[in-house]
Amino acid sequence: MTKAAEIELIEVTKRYGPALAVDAVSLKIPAGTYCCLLGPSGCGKTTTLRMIAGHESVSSGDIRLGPAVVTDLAPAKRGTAMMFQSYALFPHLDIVDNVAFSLKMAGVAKPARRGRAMEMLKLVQMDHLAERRPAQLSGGQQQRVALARALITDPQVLLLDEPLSALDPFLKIKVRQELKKLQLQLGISFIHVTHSQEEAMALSDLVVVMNGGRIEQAAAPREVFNRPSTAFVARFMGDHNVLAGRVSRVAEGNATFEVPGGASFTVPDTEGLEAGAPVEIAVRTDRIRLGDGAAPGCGLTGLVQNIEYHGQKVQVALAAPGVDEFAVQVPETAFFAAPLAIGDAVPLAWTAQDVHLLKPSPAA
Ligand SMILES: Nc1ncnc2c1ncn2[C@@H]1O[C@H](COP(=O)(O)OP(=O)(O)OP(=O)(O)O)[C@@H](O)[C@H]1O
Repeated sequence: MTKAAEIELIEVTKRYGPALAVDAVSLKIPAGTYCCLLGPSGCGKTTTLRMIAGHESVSSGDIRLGPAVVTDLAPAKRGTAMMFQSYALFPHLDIVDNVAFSLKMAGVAKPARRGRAMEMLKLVQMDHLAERRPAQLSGGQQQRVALARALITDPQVLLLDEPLSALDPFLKIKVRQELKKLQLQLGISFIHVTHSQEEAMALSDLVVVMNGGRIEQAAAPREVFNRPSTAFVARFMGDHNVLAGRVSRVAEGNATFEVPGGASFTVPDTEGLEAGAPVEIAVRTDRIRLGDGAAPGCGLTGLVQNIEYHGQKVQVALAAPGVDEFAVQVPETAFFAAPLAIGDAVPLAWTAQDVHLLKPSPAA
């Protein structure tokens, strides 16, 4: 039985010539964690995953798995296994032999390796199709085979490179649930690369948001969503308005924040703000009240630019002086009780507790 192990990246850097793909990333992933590396294209998440797998060398820094430093070990010697985005199944081998392949390479005799492969196929509910070839399987089925093939080596950590990206939206949600169930059942860590904040929030114990080769924030999904550390994280996670402005006054645990258009409101001064300092704040789009006679010091007036019906919610986009974009999510019933039209001027209100102060980005 595999023992789950903690994984640690210590100042891990990857350079391709002059380009810095991953920049001194340090991260601890406790044993038995579902971790998603999340970020836009080019942020360095695949390179980070490939360095953990040993498919990419490290320019500097170290990778530790349990007590062992694995930085310079071959992929098969690390205790990790990787499931590739394309599944990379051998078309000429049947499913059992595909799954058994790494045991064949390790010199395990045929009956033993095929027996073990059948156990793995049972684990992913694919034992009934064991005699087929990859081309005779659907995308979702091929993916389960690829999972079985990665798990046959008893890894302490399973690495998944965008495992859901080739699946249709319905299958994506089904396979996502199966991945989570499997991770809980095996008790090992899964490290899963994704572009999708929804996928990361649904699956993860630990979300690692990357930008420009650095970690912007690594925390539980609820923390990342409710307390995004930077404007980048707030925008990438979505459902937040980011406002840039400056502090005009600080008094008794509160500060006054001014946007360039002249509106000002109170923000909680949890970080020791100084008057005159440039600051960015975030306010969740569902925490804003529309059409409320805004309490002084807590709001803006916006002009409705666009209205989108999203089912349970209606998304209203507004323009306000000195504010780039501003969106409000209104529950469906509340919206249609007092509908708005494009061009309406509407007061926007929120409480100071719903204002979250952002820090400068480490990638800046
Ligand atoms: N073999 C390579 N040679 C040169 N540059 C590379 C190489 N591989 C990656 N890069 C660069 O390193 C940076 C990080 O790439 P990486 O693939 O890790 O990003 P990513 O976040 O996984 O993006 P995507 O979501 O598009 O896969 C990018 O700027 C990329 O162009």
